[in-house]
Amino acid sequence: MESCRLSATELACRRGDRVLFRGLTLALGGGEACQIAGANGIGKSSLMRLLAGLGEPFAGTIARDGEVGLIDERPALDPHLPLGRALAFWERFDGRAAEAVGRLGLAALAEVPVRFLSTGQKKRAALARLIAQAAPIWLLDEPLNGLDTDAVALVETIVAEHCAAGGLAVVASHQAIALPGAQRIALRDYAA
Ligand SMILES: Nc1ncnc2c1ncn2[C@@H]1O[C@H](COP(=O)(O)OP(=O)(O)OP(=O)(O)O)[C@@H](O)[C@H]1O
Repeated sequence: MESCRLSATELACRRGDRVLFRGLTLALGGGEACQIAGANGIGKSSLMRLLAGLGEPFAGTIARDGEVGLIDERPALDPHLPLGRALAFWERFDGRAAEAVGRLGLAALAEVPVRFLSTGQKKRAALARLIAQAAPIWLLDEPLNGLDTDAVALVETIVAEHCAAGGLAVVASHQAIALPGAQRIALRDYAA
């Protein structure tokens, strides 16, 4: 995997007229992971969007070296297409098929329109595409939402494999997630 790096320095985030957090600094290189923890509404998704480059920080800087793969609550899969074709759409960009479909328990769902998939199945489908994307920087916003116990363990394994292969991962979750050796940032410590 190509080398990667992600850092944020003295980051502050404003949504509307509220500053959600300030003074947040983090630095991750290949092989490293970080969990962003915090209650509903504290700003985890807002932070992930900043790290992904989808918004401008109110203050501070972000440095990114490597392609970003983002998972959030909206899977980037056409809701009207059968799952197999929705995943195939990305093949031409990713240069590879979503081979993790079987591992993620999606093999029997190829003909089912994405909009009919359950919450957990949609999350699994987003993970299948993320793996095929092969981006070194993973930004996972609440990746465990809707997943059963086995799938939670699978996500933990997949993130560990990604880091072992030289990738890095930032995981925002209000749920416990086992990421051995990961940094942990409690967002309330940076509340403005
Ligand atoms: N576009 C916006 N304009 C104004 N306020 C916003 C906007 N988007 C989000 N917010 C507010 O920013 C705060 C943080 O939202 P965010 O989605 O980042 O929280 P979160 O920690 O991810 O929450 P959850 O755990 O519920 O997903 C919330 O109070 C939300 O209402």
